[in-house]
Amino acid sequence: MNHAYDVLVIGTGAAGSRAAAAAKRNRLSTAIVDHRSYGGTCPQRGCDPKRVLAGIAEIYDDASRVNGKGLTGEVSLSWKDLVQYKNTFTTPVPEQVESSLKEKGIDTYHGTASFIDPNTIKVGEHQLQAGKFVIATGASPASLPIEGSEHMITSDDFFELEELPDNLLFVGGGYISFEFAHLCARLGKNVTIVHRNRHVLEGFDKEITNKLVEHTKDLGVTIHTSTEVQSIEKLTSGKFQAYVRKFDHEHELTADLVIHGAGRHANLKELGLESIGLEYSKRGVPVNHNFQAIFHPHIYAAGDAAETGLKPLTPVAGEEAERLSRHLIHGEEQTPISLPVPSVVFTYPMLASVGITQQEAKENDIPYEVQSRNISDFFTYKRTDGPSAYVKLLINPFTDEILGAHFLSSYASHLINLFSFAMYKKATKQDLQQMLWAYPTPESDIPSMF
Ligand SMILES: Cc1cc2nc3c(=O)[nH]c(=O)nc-3n(C[C@H](O)[C@H](O)[C@H](O)COP(=O)(O)OP(=O)(O)OC[C@H]3O[C@@H](n4cnc5c(N)ncnc54)[C@H](O)[C@@H]3O)c2cc1C
Ligand SMILES: NC(=O)c1ccc[n+]([C@@H]2O[C@H](COP(=O)([O-])OP(=O)(O)OC[C@H]3O[C@@H](n4cnc5c(N)ncnc54)[C@H](O)[C@@H]3O)[C@@H](O)[C@H]2O)c1
Repeated sequence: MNHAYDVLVIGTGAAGSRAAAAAKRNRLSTAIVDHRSYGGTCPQRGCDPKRVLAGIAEIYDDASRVNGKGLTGEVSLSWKDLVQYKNTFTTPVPEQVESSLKEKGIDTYHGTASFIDPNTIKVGEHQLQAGKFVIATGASPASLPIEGSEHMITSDDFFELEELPDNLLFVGGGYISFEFAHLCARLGKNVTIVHRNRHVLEGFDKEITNKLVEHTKDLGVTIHTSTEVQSIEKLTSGKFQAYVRKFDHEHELTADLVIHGAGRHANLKELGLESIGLEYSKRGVPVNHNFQAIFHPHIYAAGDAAETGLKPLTPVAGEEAERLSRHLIHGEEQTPISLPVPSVVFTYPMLASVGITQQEAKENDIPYEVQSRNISDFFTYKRTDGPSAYVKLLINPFTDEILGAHFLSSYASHLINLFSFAMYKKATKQDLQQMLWAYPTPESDIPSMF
């Protein structure tokens, strides 16, 4: 069946749903398509289910630490119960998202979209034409040049595991591996992370990341850095053997489960972009500041599927879709996104960062002053016998504005948003020191951090 629309959006995640809603709100006939359940990664297979699991593990950790300090009775974590609780959040998502789109008057399609000409896509038996397209197809685990890579499970599979076996091996030392590793270690599992480069969690402040590495090792997690997984074999016992190489040394690691945490690539292969001459890379569709594909101004891209140089995170996907829509609907020229982009790794304590790192400041000859300190002995952390806490702040020596903030703290997810706002509003170190902060709170520690 043939249909024609003003706007056709591919992907129903944070970027796609927002772009479709904006188009329809502005009276453009709009359709949206997805080949998986509606709602995208974040609420079903990403941020939200991860946060539900990690959040319970944090409560468990806090309770275990204050046992005997007024709290009595053992608490324990159960994988089965965690998954069941997580499902109460994820199961309703597809129905909620699709009905909300339909209620707005957006036509919804199910199936894999692929271009057959620059203005037509095919979805099953449907041929859908549109004046403008939005590619918001997200990302999936990168295909790795590892023999036996099919034996790895993905983060999607991890969330659905009925049982969590005892020995877990994570390939890659990034967000996914660290977040899941902390959870699994607290569930009493033997966890190993193999990371090919010297520093894990690349892009975060190295000094603070090293503190997280120490803490992760204290939890019982084994971390191999400068070590590359070369092949994975399934043994007759049902276990897996990973052959790894560290410089010239090769050895084997055995596990019950090998989990992919080695990066994600944009979902673009199925879109037939070659047939319309649209070039892309594994990082996404290259776009201009209006989020239009180069040489194809009627095709826009946002979120994890767009190559914008920004981190593939949910708030970024939403902001890109918002700006894209302003150009697509009203023709308003957009400026590159210059908002600070805070990011949190939901380990416990959490690692969080906004702005530049000390390494970036040095590499780019950016003048800075640095305040770096262990804040574990502050009342905030002592009262709950909290895990260790560190802060590093980079300050512009001429204006006293904040250039970067980096935390390892059980309150990092709150502190980082506050520093992000301070950077957005160009607040100075003095502004933050002069504020009256409600006491005693993690924020009332701020004046003492400088
Ligand atoms: C385990 C995990 C944890 C994460 N945690 C966080 C976090 O804590 N905070 C944070 O900010 N970010 C987090 N992220 C990243 C965040 O989930 C993504 O940045 C965000 O979801 C991207 O949104 P999107 O709209 O670009 O893509 P998605 O939400 O992935 O949506 C893309 C949609 O397009 C569909 N699609 C793809 N190809 C086609 C096709 N050819 N035809 C039809 N449909 C198609 C897909 O099925 C999917 O539904 C996490 C990611 C993962 C994997
Ligand atoms: N809390 C959050 O915001 C959050 C959580 C999870 C995922 N995410 C998003 O999803 C993206 C993907 O997450 P991720 O953890 O898969 O990737 P990542 O990019 O954070 O880290 C993957 C790491 O694996 C290493 N690696 C690649 N191949 C390897 C191999 N063969 N052997 C050993 N190491 C190898 C890479 O050097 C890389 O540093 C992130 O970049 C992030 O944007 C965000």
